[in-house]
Amino acid sequence: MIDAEWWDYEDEDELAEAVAGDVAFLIEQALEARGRAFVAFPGGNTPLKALKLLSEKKIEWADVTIVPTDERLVPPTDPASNVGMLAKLFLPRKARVVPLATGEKDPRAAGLAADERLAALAWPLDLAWLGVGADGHVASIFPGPDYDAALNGPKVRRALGVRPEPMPEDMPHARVTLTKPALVSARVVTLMITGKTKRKLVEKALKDGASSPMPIGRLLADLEMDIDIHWCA
Ligand SMILES: O=C1O[C@H](COP(=O)(O)O)[C@@H](O)[C@H](O)[C@H]1O
Repeated sequence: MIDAEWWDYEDEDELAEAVAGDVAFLIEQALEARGRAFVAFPGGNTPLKALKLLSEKKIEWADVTIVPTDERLVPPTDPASNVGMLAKLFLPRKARVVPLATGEKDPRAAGLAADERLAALAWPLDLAWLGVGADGHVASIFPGPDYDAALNGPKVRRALGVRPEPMPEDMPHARVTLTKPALVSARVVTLMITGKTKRKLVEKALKDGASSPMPIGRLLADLEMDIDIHWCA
């Protein structure tokens, strides 16, 4: 079993600063080792402050490729678009931001197109920075008809179109997600969550391991290295 190290912070500001600092350090390390960095950043609300702080760091952003961990099938101008948010922060810094969807309405087609785009990049990821949904989803790996393919598909399948079932009421969108094999093969995987409920959920997922009914549990059970979990109440 992997070791999960919990990092507890006083408040969201402290959490955001710490995560931005850690991620900047990992990017610098990759740049030093390989001359480029390839990272996946989460969407949703939790990482927003940290992403903003990170975008203000003095880094050779032109050598950094960023992909969202997952995308909702909405236009990039929609507030629900993960790549829209990343593009706003990191394109002005000259980073390369690779979308997982480019206007497709059908998740299957979007997933296949994303997979083709991603095949041209230098895998593995240097970092998979992940969030967790209140229902236990990670990236956009949800229970539903695509669940098994997202968890257990072939390693070469890095992106997949997904129709969550049941559809989350607050974000009722089909999606594209990086698959579990693509995420767990990252050189570093890190988790950022807030709130006592999500902490309990992740603790339970870690305890249940491969038999976890939650996507986050299934992903954590497959990690081959220890993980830092950044949290504040
Ligand atoms: O839908 C999504 O949700 C998760 C969790 O978001 P949060 O705002 O509750 O932290 C996120 O990690 C994922 O990237 C996003 O698309």
